[in-house]
Amino acid sequence: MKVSVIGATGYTGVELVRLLNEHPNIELSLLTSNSFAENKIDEIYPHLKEEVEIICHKLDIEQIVTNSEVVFTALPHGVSMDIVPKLVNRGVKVIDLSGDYRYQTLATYEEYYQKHASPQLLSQGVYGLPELNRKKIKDSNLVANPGCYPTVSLLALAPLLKTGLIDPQSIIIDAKSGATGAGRKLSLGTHFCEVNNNFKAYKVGQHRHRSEIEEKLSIWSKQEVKLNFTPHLLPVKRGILATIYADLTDDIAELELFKQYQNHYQEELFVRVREDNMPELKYVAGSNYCDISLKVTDGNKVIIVATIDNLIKGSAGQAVQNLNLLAGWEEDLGLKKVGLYL
Ligand SMILES: NC(=O)C1=CN([C@@H]2O[C@H](COP(=O)(O)OP(=O)(O)OC[C@H]3O[C@@H](n4cnc5c(N)ncnc54)[C@H](OP(=O)(O)O)[C@@H]3O)[C@@H](O)[C@H]2O)C=CC1
Ligand SMILES: CC(=O)N[C@@H](CCC(=O)OP(=O)(O)O)C(=O)O
Repeated sequence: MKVSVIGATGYTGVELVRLLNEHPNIELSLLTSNSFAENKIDEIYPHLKEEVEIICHKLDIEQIVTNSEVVFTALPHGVSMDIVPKLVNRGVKVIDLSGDYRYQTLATYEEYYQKHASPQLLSQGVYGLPELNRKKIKDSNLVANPGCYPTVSLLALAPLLKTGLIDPQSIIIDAKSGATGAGRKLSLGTHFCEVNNNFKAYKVGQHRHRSEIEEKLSIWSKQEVKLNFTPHLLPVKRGILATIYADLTDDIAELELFKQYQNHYQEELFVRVREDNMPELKYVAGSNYCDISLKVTDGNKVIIVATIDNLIKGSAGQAVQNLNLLAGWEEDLGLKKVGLYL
């Protein structure tokens, strides 16, 4: 299958290039770049030398449509919404990594992001969290890959929320991300001297991912959910660890809760429920796994700890998992990777 990557020079874009290059059913067709047009991808990212030597071009919709069955748009939000309709309307399937098509409610998107340029496509966008939305993804022509914080938070909460075992209004998500989460573009906040040997909360109480998580939890629990969500920036490159607090609706033994998670995820290839260890970034970095563990305190409070690699399960890996679903292939094709412990 011929696939193209728009925005191949960003961190998620280059991770897609790496994963797709190793995917047995994929031919990498076109790569696009805004600032590095006419450079070979291995000149921009020298680790790709002798592996991928494709020239990056300025975006040409006609060329992309002619040469691709599926297109990944790894673009900033606000940019995707101008480009995606031009592909979808021409019959090309799109997996969009931005926030532009993740919401069901336009007003929420516009409150947290900006005015939407193609709101008519929101209803076509299928939320690309395979573990919770597999059937719809298979039949869609526009997959909205979830945000990195929402991926880890929703996977961690689904088994308890969907069974009514936690009070949806009691949720507190305390999440920490590595700096690649902010992308490759330069900014003072992710400058080495600002991030290294430091640790900080940011966008406290107002991060846009709070609204994405709230929307999905509200749909599942059939009530308007409001939660506390605080992201933090860690002085590491990859990985997100979320520590989530919630009130149980009854006194439930820890073992029972583990059973709930194991039942919920027993068929899942990329979710590991860990009774052995609390999740650590080291266990998932470089892999498409989400690791989850928990602890019950005082009989009626639960603390859930979950991790992902933001560039794999949090973006590019999940996007490839969605491609496998769209194409009707095994879901872990090209993704069977043990992480990088060191
Ligand atoms: N980083 C992460 O962990 C995650 C990111 N995401 C989302 O994925 C998307 C990509 O993120 P990320 O890879 O980190 O971002 P980067 O900033 O690293 O890369 C952005 C890419 O988009 C291209 N681009 C930027 N502006 C334009 C434009 N106006 N027209 C065409 N191309 C443009 C850039 O091209 P060039 O540099 O060549 O100019 C680059 O290839 C974003 O929406 C992000 O929110 C989602 C989950 C996790
Ligand atoms: C560390 C860091 O800056 N992380 C990013 C999240 C990246 C991501 O997943 O966001 P979207 O796909 O929704 O853009 C942030 O907080 O904005």
